[in-house]
Amino acid sequence: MGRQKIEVCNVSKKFGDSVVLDKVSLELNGGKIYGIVGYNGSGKTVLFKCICGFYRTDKGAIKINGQVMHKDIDILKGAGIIIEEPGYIRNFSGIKNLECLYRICNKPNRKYLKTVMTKVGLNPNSRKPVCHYSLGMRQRLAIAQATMENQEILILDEPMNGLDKRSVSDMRNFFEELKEQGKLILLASHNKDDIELLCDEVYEMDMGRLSRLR
Ligand SMILES: Nc1ncnc2c1ncn2[C@@H]1O[C@H](COP(=O)(O)OP(=O)(O)OP(=O)(O)O)[C@@H](O)[C@H]1O
Repeated sequence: MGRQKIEVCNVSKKFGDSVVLDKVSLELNGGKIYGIVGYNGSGKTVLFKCICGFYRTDKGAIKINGQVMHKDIDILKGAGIIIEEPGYIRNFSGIKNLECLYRICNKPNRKYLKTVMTKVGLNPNSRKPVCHYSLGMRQRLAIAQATMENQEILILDEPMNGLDKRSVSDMRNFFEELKEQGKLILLASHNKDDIELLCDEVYEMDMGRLSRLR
């Protein structure tokens, strides 16, 4: 499969009278990690939802490998996505939840799921139900879920949420490994330090306007 490309071309979006995205442009390519920082409510999640095809833009276009969103395609396919906290079946273990989700599209490969769980630092043999997971464990499971189908595009809104310093550093290594495989990774974070080391390009969203920090 060729390198993935996402183009956000002069995109604007309003909710009522409030401008949430203001002429945002961005080009993303496979084999790189992109970070977006910004205050609460600055528009990061709305941009991610537009890229995924969950929201329509008012102006401008989003192209996925040259295909225009809501014209040539309806939704971003082939992507692992974390936007807001995923819902899990609370009394099932972590691996059982992944198996159920995986089964929607695929035949679960337990061995591969175990590898992914181990990569994110969860014990795949643990029978602990998800309702007893800590915030950080749930976040690790969300990262496992986003990556378990080996998707070429990863859209991760606050993937480091609730993770302690050591876990953040483990996840950095994991994301770097995925980048080396040529995957396109887009992250949002409130924490500049979290993504400073990891990202090839860093952008800031401020009241719907996107500017490049480096
Ligand atoms: N469905 C919606 N209807 C109306 N307003 C919305 C909707 N979704 C988001 N907004 C508004 O758009 C603005 C940007 O929200 P967004 O969730 O993108 O912020 P964010 O940068 O991701 O914030 P955070 O860092 O808190 O996650 C906010 O003012 C929010 O209230």
